[in-house]
Amino acid sequence: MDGKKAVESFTVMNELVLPNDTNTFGNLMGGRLMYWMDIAAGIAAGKHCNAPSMTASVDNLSFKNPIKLGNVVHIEAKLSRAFNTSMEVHLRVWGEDNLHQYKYESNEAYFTFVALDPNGNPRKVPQLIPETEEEKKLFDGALRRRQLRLILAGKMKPDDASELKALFFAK
Ligand SMILES: CCCCCCCCCCCCCCCC(=O)SCCNC(=O)CCNC(=O)[C@H](O)C(C)(C)COP(=O)(O)OP(=O)(O)OC[C@H]1O[C@@H](n2cnc3c(N)ncnc32)[C@H](O)[C@@H]1OP(=O)(O)O
Repeated sequence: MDGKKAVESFTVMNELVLPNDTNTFGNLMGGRLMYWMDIAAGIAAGKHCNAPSMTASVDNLSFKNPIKLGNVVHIEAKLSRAFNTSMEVHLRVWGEDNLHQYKYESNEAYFTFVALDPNGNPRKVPQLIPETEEEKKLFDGALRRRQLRLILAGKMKPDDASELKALFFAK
């Protein structure tokens, strides 16, 4: 299976924040944003593996700035690394005030997707080829993030997390 470039999964999604998307402060609800991020990440994963894929996990999400009613939500999603059957998708989110012409950072997150075969079982995905400096940095950090999330999910023993341990203990 040939590798695919990170840029091939690049996905941009724009949504307008309407009254039904907001809380009582007139800001976008966090849950609605996560829903849109999930879709953007799913599209990016689909572009990479050309197969249906499921959200396996979402890393910690923090909201830096609220996105206001009437503003545009701009989501960018791109694969940061592919493993065996799973893919890590990096997402960045901005709010855009088109009236006053400024853009503000809202949040950043990593979603993990697993590609499925027609029987619903995990299937192999192409490896990811990072090209830019930023893509290479995200690619390198992905192994650590994977080990941490698998430990937290009870799917890996801390003793086996060599990349993570290397962060804390000098060799
Ligand atoms: C045809 C073309 C289409 C084109 C494009 C279409 C675009 C279309 C856009 C759709 C946009 C909407 C996208 C929304 C998608 C949902 O919202 S899906 C709904 C929410 N998610 C779910 O319901 C998933 C429920 N969970 C499961 O089904 C299973 O646990 C999973 C995720 C398939 C994993 O299965 P499992 O039997 O536990 O698998 P296991 O063999 O242990 O591990 C398989 C892989 O999963 C990884 N994994 C397992 N658990 C975790 C975890 N907690 N954290 C991280 N990784 C994990 C493992 O590390 C392993 O990865 P690799 O080492 O192989 O790389």
